[in-house]
Amino acid sequence: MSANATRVLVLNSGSSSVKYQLLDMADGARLAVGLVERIGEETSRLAHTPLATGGEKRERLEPIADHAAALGAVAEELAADGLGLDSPELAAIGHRVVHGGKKFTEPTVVTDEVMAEIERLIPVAPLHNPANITGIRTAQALRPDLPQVAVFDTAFHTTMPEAAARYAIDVETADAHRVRRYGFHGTSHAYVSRATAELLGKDPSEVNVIVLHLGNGASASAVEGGRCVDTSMGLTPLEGLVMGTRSGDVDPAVIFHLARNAGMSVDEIDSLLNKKSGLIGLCGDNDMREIRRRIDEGDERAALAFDIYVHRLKKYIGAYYAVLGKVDAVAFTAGVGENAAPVREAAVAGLEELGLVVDAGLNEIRSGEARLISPEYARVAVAVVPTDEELEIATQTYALVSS
Ligand SMILES: Nc1ncnc2c1ncn2[C@@H]1O[C@H](COP(=O)(O)OP(=O)(O)O)[C@@H](O)[C@H]1O
Ligand SMILES: CC(=O)OP(=O)(O)O
Ligand SMILES: [Mg+2]
Repeated sequence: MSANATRVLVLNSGSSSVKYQLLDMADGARLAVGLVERIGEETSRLAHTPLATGGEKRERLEPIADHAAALGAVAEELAADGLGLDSPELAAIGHRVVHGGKKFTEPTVVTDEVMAEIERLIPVAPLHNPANITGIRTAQALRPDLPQVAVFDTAFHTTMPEAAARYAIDVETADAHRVRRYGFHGTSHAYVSRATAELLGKDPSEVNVIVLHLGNGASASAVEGGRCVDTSMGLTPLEGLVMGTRSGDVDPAVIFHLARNAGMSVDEIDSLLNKKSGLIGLCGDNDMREIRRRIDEGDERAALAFDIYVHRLKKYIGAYYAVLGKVDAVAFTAGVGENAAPVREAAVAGLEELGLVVDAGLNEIRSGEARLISPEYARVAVAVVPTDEELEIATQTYALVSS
């Protein structure tokens, strides 16, 4: 790596989207950010902002068939601003990889063996790992000389004790099929738990934090002195909280019941629980903004969906309070956590005895900064802490390739 190669391109490939950022790690500057969404549909959209040149946000509205085409379009947009992938200043490309199983506890330079392992995990992350693999392959084809670094969603959770990571099912069957709780969104939980400690003016090793990552996918984690000790997602990103389109926790017998009595196939039930449940299944909308708007108009289905969402969230706050014993902070993050004041208010309502209080005025303040929303007298800090998975992936990627 040449001494002036200080840039990292980060690709966060989701099931139907790619988020990307180009950063210069010499000074942390964001040179370009963008998003390709609705990949595979007629209405795909690419939005690209070349921050380095001070240029305006550009949009491309055209069908983008797959992830490879999406990355091709991203490469074109970057090149149009003189930030192309052929730049000698590029040190590495960092990739979010959702499922790393038990094996990957650290960011890892992608080799053939690493690729084979990510492929082996497709059955337990069918929506995510194939997109991540395409992202890596496409980037490799464009820059075969550069290190491709995989940063795993599961890595931060590999510190979970067996008591939290194991399901109470037959051990031989579980081990033979690698059935255990892996947890996801780890890059965000790691970043936000650290940023929360910083907000409190403490070292991460000194604080216990409950992190609530509430995006389209949502998960909670219990972080003790900087180490994850429990998290709400499990074998796959389906377990736990109510999400945009995913059910989160259900009695597993719901699946047998539907298979036996509703004549549904396993694939149909999989699709029901992953894509047609959660907020969208409950009320037809998965966007919290739209749900709040409907509630303001008196819509009862939207109100019930909101209540179910918050009820589950509150149960996890209580559970992780018990797991940690002592809690210094509860941190809300991601799209819903950072923006939806009513969710934060309702999730903490009635928990004064646990030391959890939200100040209504502070909760309403809009800001992109990490901030406290609890009053000064509260025993437990409640905070809004914006996540930055791309920055965290870039930081880990650069640390690995420059060491
Ligand atoms: N201003 C807002 N108020 C309430 N909810 C919001 C707001 N902005 C975004 N959201 C919620 O955040 C979700 C997206 O969160 P995000 O973290 O970007 O998800 P993902 O990374 O999974 O795509 C949206 O579906 C919506 O529910
Ligand atoms: C793992 C997961 O649920 O990711 P996302 O929220 O990006 O769908
Ligand atoms: Mg996300």
